[in-house]
Amino acid sequence: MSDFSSLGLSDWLIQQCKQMGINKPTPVQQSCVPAILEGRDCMGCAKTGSGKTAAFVLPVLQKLSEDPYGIFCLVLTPTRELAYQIAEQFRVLGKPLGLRDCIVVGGMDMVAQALELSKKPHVVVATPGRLADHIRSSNTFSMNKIRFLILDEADRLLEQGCTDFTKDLEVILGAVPAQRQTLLFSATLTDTLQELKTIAMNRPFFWESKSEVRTVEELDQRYILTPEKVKDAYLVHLIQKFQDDHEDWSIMIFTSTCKNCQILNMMLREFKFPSVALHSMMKQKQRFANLAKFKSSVFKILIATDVASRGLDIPTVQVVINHNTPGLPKTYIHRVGRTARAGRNGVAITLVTQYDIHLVHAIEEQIQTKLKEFSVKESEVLNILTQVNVTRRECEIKLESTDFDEKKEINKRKQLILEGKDPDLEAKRKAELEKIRKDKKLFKAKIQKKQDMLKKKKHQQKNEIKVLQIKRKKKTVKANN
Ligand SMILES: Nc1ncnc2c1ncn2[C@@H]1O[C@H](COP(=O)(O)OP(=O)(O)OP(=O)(O)O)[C@@H](O)[C@H]1O
Repeated sequence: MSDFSSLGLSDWLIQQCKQMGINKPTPVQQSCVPAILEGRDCMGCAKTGSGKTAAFVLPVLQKLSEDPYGIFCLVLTPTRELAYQIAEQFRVLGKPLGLRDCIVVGGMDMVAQALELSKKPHVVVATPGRLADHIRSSNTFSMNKIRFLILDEADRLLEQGCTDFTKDLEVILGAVPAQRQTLLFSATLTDTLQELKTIAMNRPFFWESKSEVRTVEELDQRYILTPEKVKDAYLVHLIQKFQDDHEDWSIMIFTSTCKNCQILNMMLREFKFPSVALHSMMKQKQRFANLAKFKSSVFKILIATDVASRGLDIPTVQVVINHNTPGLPKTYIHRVGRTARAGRNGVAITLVTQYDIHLVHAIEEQIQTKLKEFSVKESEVLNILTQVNVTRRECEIKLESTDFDEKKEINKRKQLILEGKDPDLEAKRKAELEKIRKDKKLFKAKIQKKQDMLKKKKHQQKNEIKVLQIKRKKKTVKANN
């Protein structure tokens, strides 16, 4: 492996890397840094924890040092926590430059952000929704001179998932110059490659790590087959076991909904585990506070939704537990990638019910690895089953007495209003669409039934003709005899 100087980086940057314990470039850095320094667009697809952030931060800082001005670089990323993490890397590596950055994310004071933006920071790190809001509502800053546009977790930014960024991206792409370098990074770029190619057009350099296996070697990937009702008991048992055996390990637990995240956190607290939650229905300040508590190992357990599945770099995380089997292989890849980062070891355990087995097969096919069973003493799990399920029920009742569901409804309405839609009209439209969908389904079923009947009739007729033909044949044979 070559060193950083052979990649064309300046001494001051190499010194900064050394201070961070970064001595030799990782493969993604080795391949992408020279291409970016050459002025090419770049798409980098490398495994989780392989140093993709520095692969774009380093060349941008080098170019910024040659021609410093603001706003020089815009980084877009799907989550607020990730925006802070990326800005921190820019700040640490860019310290000798006196780098000024500005973080533009939802849930934080918009006026303060507008003021910072007007001061022409060198680097803006943003989530698309809030930045698009600023572009729509303010003329105190301009991005028409940016040299670099970076999409971190690029496939997530472009996919149309539950949070759809496409409208905001359109606004942002309209505000940045066509003459720029575009850099796209993720551990799972291949699915959205075509769309990405339309954004990066300047002799794009595409780099993908060669290995077939899409997760890192250092990761021990396991599953536990469990009935739905016993899942929580397995979870409590696993946490207890890891806490007893490895006091200093941190554990990340992923679950599918905000409500379940909240309930699981309440439940683990009842069992006196040091846990905190992270999901999108929490106030942003609380989200940051909880993440900070987890990062500093004051609380060793973080229960999160997929808002934390991408990009977060927390070296102490030794275990990832999937409380639900992810519906998409790429969600699995990002979730389990929160451990075994930068060459460290880690364990990922997925709780699988009998209804999720097809999902596990899809995951195994994508990652080209078979998950191994994690052996557990079932009797120990069954011993705590009743206590765990009763505690869960108590927590559910407690949560129901708060306005959690109501808040969810309000949040949904707020989001629609922000998108310029009327929540009542939207509900009506949804109901109508649902009705059309149902009618369509009924119609299809009716047609299918008719077709089946016709097929049956045809088949019967064919059989009858055959019988007649045989009878006739027999008759003629008889008559001939
Ligand atoms: N050349 C290097 N040598 C050693 N450590 C490195 C090197 N480059 C980066 N790191 C460290 O590796 C860790 C993971 O890097 P980073 O967060 O950039 O991973 P990533 O590839 O973006 O992962 P993800 O796909 O999960 O976002 C960080 O703590 C970072 O400081």
